[in-house]
Amino acid sequence: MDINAVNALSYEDFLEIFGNVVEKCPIIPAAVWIHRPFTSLADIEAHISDFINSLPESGKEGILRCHPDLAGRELQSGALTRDSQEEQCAAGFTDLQPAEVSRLRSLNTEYKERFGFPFVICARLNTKRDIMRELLRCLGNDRAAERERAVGEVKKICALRLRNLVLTDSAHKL
Ligand SMILES: NC(=O)N[C@H]1NC(=O)NC1=O
Repeated sequence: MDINAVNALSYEDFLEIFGNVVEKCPIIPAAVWIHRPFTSLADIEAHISDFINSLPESGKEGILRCHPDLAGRELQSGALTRDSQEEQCAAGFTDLQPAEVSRLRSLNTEYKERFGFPFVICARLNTKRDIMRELLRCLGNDRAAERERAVGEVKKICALRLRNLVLTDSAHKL
């Protein structure tokens, strides 16, 4: 799909295709629709980033809360979105030892109790070992720093999902 094909999509098709570029937040692609015609993939990313930046802290934290836990119960029960399932699989979370699952779950719980939102990191850009290390390090952050770090990760996840949707059929498009 090239940028002209993206711009030619109906609103409904655009939302159907791009609705989960930010996990379970279709309001975000719905909001950036107004900025068509997009000039490039980077242009779509920039509009999404601007929209997220314009939200109050409660909105940013709301986006974080839409993300499933890494190695959480939804992974075990097969209830993740397809994007999330593939990302968690790529980071090695479908292959954990029982002791690793319980360690990660207890750290996730501690993190959520401390910050009020789940730990979010771009799983495709990290190994499970990196993620465990980062989770431990982030537990020492304050809430504002953590919110900003995690929002940065949401944008990385979004950029990779967009690329995956738009560039899959040709490395030369866009
Ligand atoms: N909690 C969390 O980071 N979840 C995610 N990260 C990612 O790359 N995909 C997710 O679902």
